[in-house]
Amino acid sequence: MIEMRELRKNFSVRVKAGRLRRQKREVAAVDGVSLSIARGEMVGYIGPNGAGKSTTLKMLTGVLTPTSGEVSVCGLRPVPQRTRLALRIGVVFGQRSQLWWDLPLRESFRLLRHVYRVPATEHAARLRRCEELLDLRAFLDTPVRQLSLGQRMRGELTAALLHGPEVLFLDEPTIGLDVVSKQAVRSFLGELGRTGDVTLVLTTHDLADIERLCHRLVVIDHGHVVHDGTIEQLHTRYGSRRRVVADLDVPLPPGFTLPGATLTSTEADGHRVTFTLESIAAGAAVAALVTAAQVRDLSVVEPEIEDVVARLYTDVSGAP
Ligand SMILES: Nc1ncnc2c1ncn2[C@@H]1O[C@H](COP(=O)(O)OP(=O)(O)OP(=O)(O)O)[C@@H](O)[C@H]1O
Repeated sequence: MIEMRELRKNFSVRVKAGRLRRQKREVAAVDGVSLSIARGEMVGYIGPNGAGKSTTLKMLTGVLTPTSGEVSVCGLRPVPQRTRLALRIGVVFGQRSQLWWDLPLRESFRLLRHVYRVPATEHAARLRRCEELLDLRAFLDTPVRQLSLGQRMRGELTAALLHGPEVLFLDEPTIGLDVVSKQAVRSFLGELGRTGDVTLVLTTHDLADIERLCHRLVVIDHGHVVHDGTIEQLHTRYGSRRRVVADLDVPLPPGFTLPGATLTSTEADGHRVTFTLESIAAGAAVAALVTAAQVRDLSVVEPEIEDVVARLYTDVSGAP
């Protein structure tokens, strides 16, 4: 559905060279990205600020011409076949709007039907579904400029979907939204993904979006892909460990060891201990602890994706 081969985008920037002089320099915003995304996949495309995410999305949607490499979306070349591509993709870019600011939301949707020449029945059915899943009814007659950010984002998502696109590109769809709107947007996208009809590529700085929605995670840094796989593979690659936290009636005897795990913290005078699991499964560690000690309460703590991604960014950027 989406193919990128050695895709590059260079920008020419002026940098200071001496007190007054400025020199032209080429910056590789996207530096040889090759990816294949199949129909129905939900892909999180993440990376630190300036990594090249938006530039990639702009090349995929025909906004920017690549410096070199190949790109195709729905079998079309995005820049030369931009008009045809527009009928097959939906785009939500946080800063730009598809809606008419002075018109009620409902009117924007009506106009979009004409722009995309969508048959009335198809349009009505899609709008009904979005109204329901995104809870739009309360503000359909409100002019767009009066909508809250969360309401507008729900409107933008609807606008992007009314022509029945095969691929949806979302750039930071939950940025700045309150918790309720975030949940609404996430569960809507999750529902969309479950049907498998739409291929979704999402950039975000909110890793909860990725955890909730995307099976595949592509991490880009300095224009290069530095990870392409599942979140679990990222955890494995970066050695994220599960932990077992136990509250004890009586502290562990001195010198106690749990083979395959390391005691990484002791609190409350030894009444709370945390073991980080290395080569032992959580079930086996729990069983061993319960047998050896008087355990009052016990929990297995999953590694945080935030931690792993932060470590990944630090690794590839060479930052401290
Ligand atoms: N029009 C432009 N002219 C010059 N440089 C640009 C232009 N657009 C982007 N860049 C540079 O290209 C690099 C990649 O930018 P891009 O916007 O793709 O990053 P990003 O991963 O989307 O970042 P963010 O998370 O901050 O949105 C950055 O170094 C940026 O400064």
